Amino acid sequence: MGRLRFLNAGESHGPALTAIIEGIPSNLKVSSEYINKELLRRQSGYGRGGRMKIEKDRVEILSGVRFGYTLGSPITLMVKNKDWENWKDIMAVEGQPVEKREIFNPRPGHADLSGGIKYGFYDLRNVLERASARETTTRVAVGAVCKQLLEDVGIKIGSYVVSIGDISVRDEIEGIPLEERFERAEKSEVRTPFPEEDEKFKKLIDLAREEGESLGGIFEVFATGVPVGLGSYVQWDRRLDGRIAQAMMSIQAMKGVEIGEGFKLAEKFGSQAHDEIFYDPKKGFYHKTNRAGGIEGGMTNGEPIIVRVAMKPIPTLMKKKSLKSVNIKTKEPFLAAKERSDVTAVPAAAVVGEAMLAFVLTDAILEKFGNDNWLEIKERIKKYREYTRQF
Ligand SMILES: Cc1cc2nc3c(=O)[nH]c(=O)nc-3n(C[C@H](O)[C@H](O)[C@H](O)COP(=O)(O)O)c2cc1C
Ligand SMILES: C=C(O[C@@H]1CC(C(=O)O)=C[C@@H](OP(=O)(O)O)[C@H]1O)C(=O)O
Repeated sequence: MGRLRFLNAGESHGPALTAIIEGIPSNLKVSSEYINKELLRRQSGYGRGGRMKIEKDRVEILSGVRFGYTLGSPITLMVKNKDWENWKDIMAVEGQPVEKREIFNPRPGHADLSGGIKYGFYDLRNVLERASARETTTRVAVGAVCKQLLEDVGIKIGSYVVSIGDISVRDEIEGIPLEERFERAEKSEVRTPFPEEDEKFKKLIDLAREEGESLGGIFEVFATGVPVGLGSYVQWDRRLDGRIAQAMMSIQAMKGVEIGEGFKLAEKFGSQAHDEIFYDPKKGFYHKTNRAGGIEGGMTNGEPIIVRVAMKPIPTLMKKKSLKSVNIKTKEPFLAAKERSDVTAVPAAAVVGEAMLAFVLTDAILEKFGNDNWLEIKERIKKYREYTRQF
C-alpha cells in the first residue's frame, strides 16, 4: 500500500533466487551477517527433508548498499541454489534439456494441475519450480533488511510455533510474555516456547515420517514496540490487518490467519471481547488486555501485534500414503508419491511469517513517517512517540 515494494524471482532448482526491494530509505545500516542468521533460522526446524541438507543459504548483496549503509536505491539480494548443480541438465535454462525428465503427474494439494491448465504446460515442472516454497528464502532476506530498520526504532518481531498436528501448547503459553515465548522458541528444535517438550513433537514428526505422512500446524508472529496509528481506516486497502492477512496468506500452504484472539472472539459477549482504555500521565493511553492483537480500525493501537497463522500439512506424501491423481497425458489414474519432501515445515514457515510482518510494518512506517533519509525519518518517529505519550 505504501511505497515499499519487493519482487522476487527464481525457480526452486534454478541457479539462484533474487529479490529487489525498492523504497528502503538511505542511511540505514544493514549487514549481510544479520540476513544470513535469518536465512539459517528459516532452514532449521525438525521435520525438514533432504533438500535442507544440501542448501546452505547465504545472501549476496548486489546493489543498493555501500560501506554497510543503504543508498536509497533498489537493493538486490541473491541466494544461490546449491542444488542447481544437480539439476542443471533438467532445468536447462538455455536450449534443450540434456536430460528430459518431464512431469505429467499432478500432485494433489499443489499448484501442478491448475497451473498446467492455466499456463498451457504439459511438463508440470514448469509450474512446480516457481510454485515451490523455495522462494521464501528471499522473502526472509527482504524481511531481514526490514527487521534491521524496525529494530533501529525499537520494533521487534518474533514468532513461535503453537501446534504441530494435533499437539498444541496454546493453553500453556498464556501468561508468558511474548518476548520470552520467542526466546524460549529459539532454543527449541520445533520452535515452540517449550524446548523441554520437544521430544513429544519430534515423536509425532518421526511417526508421520515412518508412515509416509506429513503434518501442518499453527504459529504466531508478533511485533512489539509498534507506534500507534500505522495503517488506516479511511480506505479498505489501507487497513493494516487486511494487509497483514494478505501477506501471511501469500505464504505457500497457509490456510488461515487470525489477529489477536481472532475466531475465539466470535464466541464471546461484547463485554469480554474488547480491550478497555486506561490513562497514565507517564505513558499516556494504554490497555490492560490485548484481545485485538494490537490492531483496531485497521490501525495499530500501540499494543503488540499478534498474528496466528494455520498451515496445512505438506501435500507431498511418501509411497505408503500416496494420494490418488490422474496423469494429464494418458488420463490414467496413479498414486502420487515422491522420494524427497519435508514432513513438516511449520517452524520454517514461522520465520517466513516474521519476514512478511516485517515487510508490511516497514511499509506502514515509511508511509506514515516519510521515505527518503532514514536519519530524518527516525527523528520523526521519536517525536511522534513523544507526541503520543502527551496526547
Ligand atoms: C517452508 C515451507 C516448506 C515447504 N516444503 C514443502 C515440501 O517439502 N514438499 C511439499 O510438497 N510442499 C512443501 N511446502 C508446501 C507447498 O509449497 C504448498 O503446500 C503448495 O505450494 C501449495 O500450497 P497452497 O495451496 O497454499 O498454494 C512447503 C511450504 C513452506 C512454507
Ligand atoms: C527448498 C525449500 O523448500 C522446498 C519447498 C518445496 C515445495 O514444494 O514447496 C519442496 C521441497 O523442495 P525439493 O522438491 O527440492 O525437495 C522443499 O525442500 C526451502 O524451503 O528452501
